[in-house]
Amino acid sequence: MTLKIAMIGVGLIGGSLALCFKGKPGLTVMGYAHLKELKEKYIASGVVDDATLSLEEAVQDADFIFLCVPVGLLESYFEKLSRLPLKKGCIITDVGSTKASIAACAEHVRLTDAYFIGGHPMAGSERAGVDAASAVLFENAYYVLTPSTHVPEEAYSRLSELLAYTRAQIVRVEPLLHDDIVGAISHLPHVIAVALVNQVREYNESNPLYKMLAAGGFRDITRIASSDAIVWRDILLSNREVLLGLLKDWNRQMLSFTDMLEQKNGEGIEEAFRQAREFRSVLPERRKGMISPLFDLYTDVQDAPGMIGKIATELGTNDINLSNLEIIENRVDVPGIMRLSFRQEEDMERAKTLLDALGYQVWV
Ligand SMILES: NC(=O)C1=CN([C@@H]2O[C@H](COP(=O)(O)OP(=O)(O)OC[C@H]3O[C@@H](n4cnc5c(N)ncnc54)[C@H](O)[C@@H]3O)[C@@H](O)[C@H]2O)C=CC1
Ligand SMILES: O=C(O)C(=O)Cc1ccc(O)cc1
Repeated sequence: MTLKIAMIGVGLIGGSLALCFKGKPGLTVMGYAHLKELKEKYIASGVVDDATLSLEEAVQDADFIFLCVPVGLLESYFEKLSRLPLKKGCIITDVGSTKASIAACAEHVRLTDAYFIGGHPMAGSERAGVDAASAVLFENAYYVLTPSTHVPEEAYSRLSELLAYTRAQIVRVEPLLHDDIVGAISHLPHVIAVALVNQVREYNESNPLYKMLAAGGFRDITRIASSDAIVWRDILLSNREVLLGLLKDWNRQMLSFTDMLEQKNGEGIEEAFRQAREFRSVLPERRKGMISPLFDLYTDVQDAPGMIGKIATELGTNDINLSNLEIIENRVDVPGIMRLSFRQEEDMERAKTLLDALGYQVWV
């Protein structure tokens, strides 16, 4: 028996899920595209077995339907699905970064013969589109499911079993609690990153030295400011109430720094850094998830011609998959620090052993 999986929206997340399922025994993946050029792209990129421009055809006889579109489109697609003939027992799920609004929609739109279970794979990146899709995106990450009380355990188990192909860890959370927590650890940081980049962008208009000197650290904490504008417009508007509360608290934090600076309160500043460092040190380090999807390795490199090429070649020759390479500090005549980023922990460990053996000083 073959299980049909319909992916509505085949971008970063839909495409990555499709890659987890495609080619697995007994699974077939059908992509729905709203534009002709996307249909062709989905097929050509090989992430789906087939694609169609017809929503009805995409979901016909499907055992699982994944809604992988921006959050603002979820409700309209959910309503469209409720009016289409679906296979008895079909499971509809989504991957939206907010869960309360789609859960509320599922409460008032009646589904006949199908079940809705909200979902949120808590890993991703600042990239968008099917070209950024990866079969290993969710490995080791948490994958939140928010089933309502009407959903039978049997349906929840079927979806959990399918999601085992992502190698993510399933966790069950109430939709409202999900939005509170994810608002604080993901949505607020995205707002802060964008605001910070825009603040510096404005200063840079009168003096381009800002851009020139904005090296490692600034790039690090603002990576997520490059995230997709439409996807994030929808997430922020959907979690508006929670974010308004979080921004009030954030403003209080900023005021506290303003106050400490005005009062020249060195002790207060020290204490703020100490408390933050202590809490950060107990965050799960190696779990892939929001805001840290890569395994990083650091090495000292002399500022000499050919250094970067030499290291990259050694890794390539040894079949070690490098995701990103960056010089995060490089001054004339002073050793620089190179950061090598890997998607797989195993690649990072192998690179460490290799570079150690070649005499480089490497640390994690
Ligand atoms: N970007 C991330 O890291 C994460 C995103 N999410 C959620 O996943 C969902 C999808 O986001 P991404 O994959 O990042 O975005 P994306 O932009 O890579 O993919 C969105 C897909 O939806 C399609 N689409 C756009 N308008 C459409 C329409 N009217 N009808 C049908 N399809 C349409 C696009 O063509 C694209 O294939 C969002 O709800 C987002 O909140 C969840 C976890 C992580
Ligand atoms: O790129 C990052 O670090 C992210 O934070 C990715 C991300 C974006 C949206 C989500 O709902 C979950 C994860």
